[in-house]
Amino acid sequence: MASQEHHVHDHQHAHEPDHHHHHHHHTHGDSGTGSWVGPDGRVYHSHDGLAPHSHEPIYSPGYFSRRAPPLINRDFNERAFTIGIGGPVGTGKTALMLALCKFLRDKYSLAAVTNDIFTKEDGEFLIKHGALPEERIRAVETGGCPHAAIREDISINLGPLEELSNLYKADILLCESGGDNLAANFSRELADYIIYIIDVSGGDKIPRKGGPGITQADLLVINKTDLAAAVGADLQVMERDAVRMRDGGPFVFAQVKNGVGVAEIVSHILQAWEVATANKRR
Ligand SMILES: Nc1nc2c(ncn2[C@@H]2O[C@H](COP(=O)(O)OP(=O)(O)OP(=O)(O)O)[C@@H](O)[C@H]2O)c(=O)[nH]1
Repeated sequence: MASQEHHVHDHQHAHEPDHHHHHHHHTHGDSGTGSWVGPDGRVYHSHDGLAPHSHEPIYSPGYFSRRAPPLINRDFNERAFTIGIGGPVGTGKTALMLALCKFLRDKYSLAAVTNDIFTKEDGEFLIKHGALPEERIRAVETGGCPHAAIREDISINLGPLEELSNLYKADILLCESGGDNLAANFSRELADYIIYIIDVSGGDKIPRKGGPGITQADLLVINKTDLAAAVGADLQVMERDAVRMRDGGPFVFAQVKNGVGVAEIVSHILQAWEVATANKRR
């Protein structure tokens, strides 16, 4: 696949032609200014020299088949295969982080970075529950805009991820976004595999509302199916809408807290990891 193809996708991100260099140091103030017109006609810019994006309105909920593909020139020695976990507030992102750590930590070298707006609560939760040795977990406070830390200003996450990756020769890194609205999604420069997690408690209408996370995450998780009856959410409606909004892209029903669906989520992750890294351990 030509790297040019990275430029054509219809949501906020586009990649500058010369942009796929290693971003070892994130202190550049040089490329953070200026803007350019992307192949889709939108005006793009970058705040930190990474993660080009547009603030022009998005008129479509987006298409799974046209989502940004994984970067082809990623050097996993510089930063291990990175899984981004995003979704609205309280849907089970941290619970999924914990479940994934427990599932993968004996076979793979893992490290985790959590984002909260004003606290380090999610990182502390993972430490308290022994998800990983404490030194492999970093909590980042993003301030008011959690989406910026996964989309426009990713250096706040790349720094700790690269450091942990190198310190522990990580095979897989987990990056949890702060809870945000349906328009938030990870930049490809940050996440090699994007999981978006919603839950049933907001009702069965959520999947059809779309938004980049729901339509363009590599995997959609619909969590807390144990609560469906209590809120009157029809799982068949959620399934139908999820499949339709994602043009058949994968989704998993889960009860992360009860371990339901976690093995299936892990198998999606490992499949992507194997394709990207050719099964190479560090
Ligand atoms: N009933 C039920 N509750 C769950 C499930 N998974 C997580 N929870 C609960 O949902 C609440 C929120 O879970 P978290 O993992 O903290 O959600 P989060 O998305 O990380 O939340 P923020 O980081 O605050 O956005 C907690 O009380 C969890 O115990 C599930 O499968 N079923």
